Amino acid sequence: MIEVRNLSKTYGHKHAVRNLSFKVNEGELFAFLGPNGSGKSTTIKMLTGLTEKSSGDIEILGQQPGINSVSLKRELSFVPDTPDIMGKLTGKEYLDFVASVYQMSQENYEDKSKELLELFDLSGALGTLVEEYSHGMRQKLVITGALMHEPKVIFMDEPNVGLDPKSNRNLKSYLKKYVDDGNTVFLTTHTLGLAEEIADRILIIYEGEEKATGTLSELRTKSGLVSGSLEDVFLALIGEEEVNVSDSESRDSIGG
Ligand SMILES: Nc1ncnc2c1ncn2[C@@H]1O[C@H](COP(=O)(O)OP(=O)(O)OP(=O)(O)O)[C@@H](O)[C@H]1O
Repeated sequence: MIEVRNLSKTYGHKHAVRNLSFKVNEGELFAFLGPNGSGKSTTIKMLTGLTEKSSGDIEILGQQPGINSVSLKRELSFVPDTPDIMGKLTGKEYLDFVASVYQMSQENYEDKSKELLELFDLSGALGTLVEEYSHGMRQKLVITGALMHEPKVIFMDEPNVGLDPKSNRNLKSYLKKYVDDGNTVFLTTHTLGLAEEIADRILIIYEGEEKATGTLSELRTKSGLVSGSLEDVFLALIGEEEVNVSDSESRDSIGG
């Protein structure tokens, strides 16, 4: 579904992404994890054709993403890390717009949007201007818009940020079923519990370079940990040491 070979991106002298190679299979939920500034959003933007790559190859469904790849874009969706949508539209107008871009039939649009709006408790807010939505409501509207045309591949950049517990749970169940039906999800998140719960495979990127890729159990082996959560494995792989809060507090309290 997704194949990336030696992908790199530089901004001036800054190497945001360096020589990244990986494959994501059909029916797989792939979590792309890394600390702040490690290159996750840059990678997603290159995969979705929103940012030019500096070098390397990308194939999605056998095609190269880019400004003119309309047939490919029909099969994809992207949930960006901030739900910046036109505030002067109502929720309904926004979804009407997205449905028209994807040329959805009226019947399909009504069925799918109803299902998703109910899933996210958003049906009652459809007539409200988006500028009056909370952050979480905007996020859910963007996710609804991204899922309703049933793309084969969906890219999600921190989709769970701002979601309440029920919406979060419903999103997880939806995505699990979505990949079970043969679709593919490429997801970034800092919520390692989410990735641990739903990801089939995980890639950890650090300072623009791949640190490790595999199932949680394969990553445990690579990190040298016999057991442990994804958080333990992640921190071990990127070589971060835990900050002992009580130690630093006691240093502060004695002025150290
Ligand atoms: N438009 C840009 N111009 C210059 N540098 C950029 C630009 N976008 C990103 N960068 C740099 O590229 C690096 C990777 O940024 P990116 O946004 O991909 O990180 P990220 O892993 O998504 O971070 P976060 O977890 O904080 O969202 C960072 O050092 C960032 O400062």
